[in-house]
Amino acid sequence: MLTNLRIFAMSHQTIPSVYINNICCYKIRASLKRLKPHVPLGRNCSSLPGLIGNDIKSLHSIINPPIAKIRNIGIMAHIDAGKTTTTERILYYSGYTRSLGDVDDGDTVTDFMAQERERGITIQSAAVTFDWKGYRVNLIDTPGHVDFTLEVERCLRVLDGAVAVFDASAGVEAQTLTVWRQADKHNIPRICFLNKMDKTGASFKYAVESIREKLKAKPLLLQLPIGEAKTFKGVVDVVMKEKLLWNCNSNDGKDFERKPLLEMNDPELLKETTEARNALIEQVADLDDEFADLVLEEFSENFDLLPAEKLQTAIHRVTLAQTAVPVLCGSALKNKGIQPLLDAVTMYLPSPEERNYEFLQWYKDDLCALAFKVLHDKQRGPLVFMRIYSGTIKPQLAIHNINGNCTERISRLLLPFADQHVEIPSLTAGNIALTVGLKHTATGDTIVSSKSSALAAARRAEREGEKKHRQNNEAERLLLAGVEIPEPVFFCTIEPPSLSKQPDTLDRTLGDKRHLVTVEVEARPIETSSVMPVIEFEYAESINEGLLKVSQEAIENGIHSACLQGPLLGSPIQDVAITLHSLTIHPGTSTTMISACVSRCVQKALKKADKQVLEPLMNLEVTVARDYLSPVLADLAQRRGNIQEIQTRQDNKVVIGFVPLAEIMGYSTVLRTLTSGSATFALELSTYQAMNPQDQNTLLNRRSGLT
Ligand SMILES: Nc1nc2c(ncn2[C@@H]2O[C@H](COP(=O)(O)OP(=O)(O)OP(=O)(O)O)[C@@H](O)[C@H]2O)c(=O)[nH]1
Repeated sequence: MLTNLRIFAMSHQTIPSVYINNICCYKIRASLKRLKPHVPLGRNCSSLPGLIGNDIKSLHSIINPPIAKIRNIGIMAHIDAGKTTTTERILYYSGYTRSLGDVDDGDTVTDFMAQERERGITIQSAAVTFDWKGYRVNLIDTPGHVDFTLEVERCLRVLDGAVAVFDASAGVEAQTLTVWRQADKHNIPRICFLNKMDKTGASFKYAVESIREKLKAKPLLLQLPIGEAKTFKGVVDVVMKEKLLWNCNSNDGKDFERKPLLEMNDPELLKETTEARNALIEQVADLDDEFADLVLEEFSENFDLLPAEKLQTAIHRVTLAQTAVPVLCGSALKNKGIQPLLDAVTMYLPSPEERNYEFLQWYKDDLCALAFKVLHDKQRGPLVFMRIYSGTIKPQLAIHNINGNCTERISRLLLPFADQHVEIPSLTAGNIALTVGLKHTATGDTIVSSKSSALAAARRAEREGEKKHRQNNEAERLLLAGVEIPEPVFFCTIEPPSLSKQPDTLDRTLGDKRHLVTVEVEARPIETSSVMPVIEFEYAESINEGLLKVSQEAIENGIHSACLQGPLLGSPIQDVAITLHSLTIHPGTSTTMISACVSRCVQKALKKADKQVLEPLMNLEVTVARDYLSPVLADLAQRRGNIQEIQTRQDNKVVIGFVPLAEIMGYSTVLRTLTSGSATFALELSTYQAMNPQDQNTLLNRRSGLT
């Protein structure tokens, strides 16, 4: 657990009190004094990253490190592969936690939600910022459970690189395939970490082979294990030809020795490593022309003379181009192999400026950021995690939200450290910020400095003939950095198939004021092809225009609120036209009363109408090995599935069709069992379809407790 110590800087008035890690508190205090920050640090600040250890840097470089030194990474994996344990070790070795958290005891930093502790799985991802050997690493812990795929997608979008963690005894598992494909979709460079090398059944060779076979990726073996399962004690650094052994007497794995492999001490291991290094050089040369030229010109006679840095630089380029993936190994639980993994993150994964984000060229130096997560804090209200792509964010800054088409103000700016936050005066491109004060910003929203800045960027793009921004809708023409979020589907909708009319009157006296409204409304079904709820308003010609003008907003608010919660299952209504046939309002009646009267009247009309439950129908795509196609099809037939097409993709079959959402609950587990974990699937909302009367009755009876 993180232990904090509260210090009162009595002699220095600009820093009233600071919460800091007790790791080197006096050094922090002294350095802050000397640096005189432009903006006084707030009361409940945590320690400033970068001040931990012996480095004393300028405040600017601590808060805003050079962009080339930033790594925005995520850890992705199959459930239980060890993401959380690996993250905890990373935080510990980077100096951010003082003791090792244990997922099995439920006390880890990144799994901070109570629910996660109870269930032992990572649902909400937490962004964590720390420094490693002069690099700023923003680590976003992505969840791995298949039912929370959207969470994974949101996070992946803001990553510049990722570490894929594997259970070395299981190799590539079903969920690894899903997250790997998602990373492919977002073009995210990756490195692989074969975890659990200490576990019975762990096999480096098998896991590497499964990466090659199942992920169709080219593994670059940068390490070899020393021992396996019970005998696992360290790794060989193939690039450097060194062995890294973890001291058995050191419980936390902080101490390990790095020694060159020598003929007299390790002849076998040296031979194996030399072969692996030569193979690695050939492999990289095949993928990178610049490196190939170097090898051919200068080192073709003796690969041993090739400097490690040249090979490392070429591996970085190949990783960035995603033509191959570096592979490392270790055991997070037994504290082995994590420090070299961190070295590899900084060495091989790209900095933000190396990533080619298309929309950035249009924003230039203007602010463009993506809100990728919103947390709710009881005291501070919504906390919005943002990835800054360009420009600078400061506290008190007014920002424009393109998706919400609204402008609001950031009150405070924080650097995220799980549930600890460091208050800071500004943050620049490439960083992950945590903002306080934004009430209307949601996940996936694109944040810019102003509406005119967004329009200017869109115009620049249009001038350059960006075809995808030539749509009619202005909001869509603006350049979004955002995540595409599918429509929510976990609710039912109802529509009234028959017309129904309802008069009603509301007559109340509040204090000495009489509020009297009489309305007559009609509800009738309309045909639409929209997935989104459509509600139309109509007004009879006989309605007094002046009266309508002053009360129209209140009337439509009333209709909306009635349609939000319909009489069946409390679900929203869609595809309905509400006509107002008559309206009388007593002078002095408040707009709230008008809304309330209309709402009640519409509710009654809907109650009288015949109703039909619409259920979400999903587009389904299942990718499955040929051998397992039949059981998958048989199972889908039982789920009211409607197969449209079966395609062939490499060795796999891809089944494309529709299935009602209600039939697909728990499908991931069933599919895994049916196909021995070889299949993956993707779901998205297609449309809503009317349930047949029998299914509708069963559903309604079940909900009302009758069956
Ligand atoms: N033997 C062994 N067990 C490990 C290792 N790393 C993690 N584990 C165990 O594997 C289990 C899952 O570890 P987590 O770190 O929670 O895995 P996760 O990938 O974060 O899991 P989710 O949060 O559920 O997605 C726990 O019981 C860990 O103690 C390792 O290196 N070796």
